[in-house]
Amino acid sequence: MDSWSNKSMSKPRIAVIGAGLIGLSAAVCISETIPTCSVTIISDEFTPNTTSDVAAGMLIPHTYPGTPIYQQKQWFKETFDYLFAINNSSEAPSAGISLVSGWQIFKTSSSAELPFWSDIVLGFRAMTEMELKKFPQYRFGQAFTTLKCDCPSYLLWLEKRLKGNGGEVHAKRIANLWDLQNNYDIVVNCTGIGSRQLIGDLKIYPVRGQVLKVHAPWLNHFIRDGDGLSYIYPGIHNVTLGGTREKGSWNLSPDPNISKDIFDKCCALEPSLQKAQDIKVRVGLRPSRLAVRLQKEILVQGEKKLPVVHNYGHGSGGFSMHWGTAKEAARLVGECIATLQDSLSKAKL
Ligand SMILES: Cc1cc2nc3c(=O)[nH]c(=O)nc-3n(C[C@H](O)[C@H](O)[C@H](O)COP(=O)(O)OP(=O)(O)OC[C@H]3O[C@@H](n4cnc5c(N)ncnc54)[C@H](O)[C@@H]3O)c2cc1C
Ligand SMILES: O=C([O-])CC(=O)C(=O)O
Repeated sequence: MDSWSNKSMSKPRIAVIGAGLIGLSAAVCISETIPTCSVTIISDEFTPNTTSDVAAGMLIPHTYPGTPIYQQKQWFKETFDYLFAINNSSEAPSAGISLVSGWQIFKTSSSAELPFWSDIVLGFRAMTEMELKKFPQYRFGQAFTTLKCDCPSYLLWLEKRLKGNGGEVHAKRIANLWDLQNNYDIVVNCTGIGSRQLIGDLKIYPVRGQVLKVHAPWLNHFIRDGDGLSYIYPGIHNVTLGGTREKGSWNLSPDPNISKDIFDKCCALEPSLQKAQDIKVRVGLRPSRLAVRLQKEILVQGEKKLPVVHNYGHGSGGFSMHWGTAKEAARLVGECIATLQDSLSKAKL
């Protein structure tokens, strides 16, 4: 008889590790799709101190080379549709969700392939000559409307929603997933870059990003250089100016030279930013991996088992993909529950 058969499965106990965007969205999705289970988030950091708080929160996907495109497209569409519905409801301001239109610009037209997400965002089209006149250094551009999350507001809103569904939240660092075996039936691992240490996944690595959060309320259009190294993203409470991508760097200290460089590059794109005020610097480590890891694993010690659902490695695209991956994580948790119930009923025979 293994440990599953000792446990009552009338209310499966789910522990979600991590309270960034991926842990919170998975916990909410599980609590709503499987209301018979109890959901507890365990995390060492919470908003406003997670990588997810640093992000710009734009729904503009990056491509994961190791994840099939149809899968990425499905995750993005599910995320876009879900946030668009929130945007169209009275919840939009408290959830920190807004629609934003703007331009992605390129110095050469050959570098601008039609992205896989062009028919999911709204009104995707080539920029007109008139629009391009604003950017004399650029040859080509894409105009579209997408969604933006105000990250700390959205994280708080998700946490409130989880608690409203009866979920609990505990502050604790987990050194070993197996330590949860006594108190939980299933663990969902949403520790982002923490997975490197927690489960020894050497395929995940940091891509350091430094951004400025500034007050410039007159801006309402986004501008993104297609190289991903300069962007201006207006949100509900501030404008995010970016950005940097330093592969392999674990340094969380802001670099004043990089801040100046970001500011100068963004002012070159949008000169009115010279008047921006209340400039704050933030640094985050993107949890990057060739492919998002979204799969079941059964940990075994002797006769005891602990099913784990991994959901981490969202790199530069957590906001763009999170609801799609949360739905898949909830589906995998459902499969684990079915297996546990099956083994319980077999043990009773
Ligand atoms: C500068 C920057 C800009 C970005 N802009 C965008 C954007 O515009 N659009 C977009 O889609 N994405 C963007 N991203 C990417 C996005 O931020 C990430 O994909 C996303 O935040 C990852 O979320 P996460 O929950 O996996 O990680 P995190 O937010 O890092 O959360 C991980 C959680 O796990 C906890 N944890 C880790 N280890 C343990 C442990 N051992 N025990 C307990 N708890 C643990 C941590 O405390 C934390 O709560 C950006 C990222 C950066 C850095
Ligand atoms: O690239 C962007 O536009 C924003 C982003 O996702 C990041 O900096 O990781």
